[in-house]
Amino acid sequence: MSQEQRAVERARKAFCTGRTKPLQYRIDQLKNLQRFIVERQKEIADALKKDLNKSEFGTPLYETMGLEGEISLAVSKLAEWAAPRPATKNLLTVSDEVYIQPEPLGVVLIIGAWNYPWAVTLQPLIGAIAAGNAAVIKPSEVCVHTSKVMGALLPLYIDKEVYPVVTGGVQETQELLQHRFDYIFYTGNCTVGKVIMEAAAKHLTPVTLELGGKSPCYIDKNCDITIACRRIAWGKYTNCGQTCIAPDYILCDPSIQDRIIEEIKKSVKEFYTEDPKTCSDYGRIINKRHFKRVMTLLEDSTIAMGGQNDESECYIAPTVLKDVKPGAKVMQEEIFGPVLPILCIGNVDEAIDFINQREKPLALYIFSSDNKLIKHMITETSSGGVLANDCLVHFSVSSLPFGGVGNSGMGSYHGKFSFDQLSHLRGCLIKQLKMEGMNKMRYPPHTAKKLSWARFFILNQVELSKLGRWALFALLAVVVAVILQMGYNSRQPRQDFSGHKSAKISLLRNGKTLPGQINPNFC
Ligand SMILES: NC(=O)c1ccc[n+]([C@@H]2O[C@H](COP(=O)([O-])OP(=O)(O)OC[C@H]3O[C@@H](n4cnc5c(N)ncnc54)[C@H](O)[C@@H]3O)[C@@H](O)[C@H]2O)c1
Ligand SMILES: CCCCCCCCCC=O
Repeated sequence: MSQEQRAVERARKAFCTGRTKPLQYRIDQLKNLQRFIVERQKEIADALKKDLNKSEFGTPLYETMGLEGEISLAVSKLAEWAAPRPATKNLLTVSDEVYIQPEPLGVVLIIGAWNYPWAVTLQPLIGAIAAGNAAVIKPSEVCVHTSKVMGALLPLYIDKEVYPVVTGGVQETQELLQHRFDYIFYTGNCTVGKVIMEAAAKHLTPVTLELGGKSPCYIDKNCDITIACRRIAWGKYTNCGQTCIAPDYILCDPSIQDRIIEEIKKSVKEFYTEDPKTCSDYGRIINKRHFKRVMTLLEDSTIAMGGQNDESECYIAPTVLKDVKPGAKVMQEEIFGPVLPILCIGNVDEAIDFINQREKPLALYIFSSDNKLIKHMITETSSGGVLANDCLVHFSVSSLPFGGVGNSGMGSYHGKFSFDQLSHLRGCLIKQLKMEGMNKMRYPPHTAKKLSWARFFILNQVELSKLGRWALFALLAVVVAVILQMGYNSRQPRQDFSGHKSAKISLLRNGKTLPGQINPNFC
């Protein structure tokens, strides 16, 4: 039996014991994960230093601090998230129990990417644990050292039968994908995203695909260009540009292009010194294959800043390209490296057209002092997320769903969204075997008058919390009257209900208060 098959079977068996269901178990596992992150900070940072030259302070800031926050949130909110959620009733179900019960899905496969390997692998795991699932964890083989540490140390902290780690490469991932999972949560590129979805389709397994793409950055003339460029330089060159939501390219008026280049130069110097190669805060390209790929993207454009490189160290300096044409190599794929092309466009509407003619991005960045312009761009475009006057930080806001749309992915997570994404939200309705009179309107023989009653009782929604005491009392009186009348009517089938024509009550339909005039011309 392969390690993949063993892991899947163990996780399934453990899930079937039911031990992931109690909230206390989930909280204990989340706290163990928290302890892992705190106690193993050194091993985590050392591995990331070797994989991507991430710094001692950069690792907590970009990778583990967010995880700690998400775990604390899940621990403190779990009881609330997992509790039955009351649902709005219609008149027909007014006396029933109607609610949504989140329940675990089963065994989740989590496939991580290499660029923020802890953040993008453990963050879905937090959701999976909180929602009461088992999970098979597959870190990316591309971050060689991190993957080893994850495989060796994580099982010392969390239940290794319920949350096994499978290390290995493409072959191992493909072997895992042969098995049946209840959910697959994949982070990585669009091409492999399609492979994942195809494999999932064989078992009708639902998926979240956290993908990438080219995230545009529009700079309006009307903004503080110094501040904008500092924030953009940070968003672009952090992790050497290998960030799923890095601003991929700049769109701006030609009159501010040179200013932008100057300000980015200043910020790069401020962040990474004159010589970023020797700066501990400046990262490296993950491997030679990606180094060569990024270097090829420079070929047909003009370098305005940077361009220095060293293949032996996978080093590429922070680089800006100017007057880039839409047909240039750098504009044909997600850059995922420290190269920032600037494209000149006429105005905001041209920028909007440019964005809309391409695949929907994971992030859209807008820099402007004009709130109206920002709102206009938001209305006229689509992207996974949108951030005005800053970069990246929306990733750290747990109350915002994080995910793509169209080519940049499907599904979203973070905070409660992770819990919901990895739960089945089960609709529950519990009726009593009483009040049978109420049901006559839906039983054959069907008539126009019964239909009229059914329309009234089914289409009118009741939000009890919003109804005043008297309105509630009046509503119950109407319901009782209907039940009595129906009972009476079933004995005297041709009786007319026109006597109720004057009964009125304030009801809520589609959130609006409507005069729900009873006009029950049935029987
Ligand atoms: N949306 C997000 O949250 C997010 C976060 C990080 C990265 N990304 C995106 O991920 C991409 C970078 O990651 P990557 O794709 O290079 O990572 P990667 O090469 O590590 O691939 C990710 C996972 O897919 C598996 N895999 C690779 N090829 C496979 C195949 N042919 N069949 C089955 N499994 C396979 C790997 O084993 C790995 O575990 C970028 O596009 C980036 O934008 C997105
Ligand atoms: C403080 C800001 C944190 C930003 C972390 C970005 C992580 C992106 C993951 C995708 O690549």
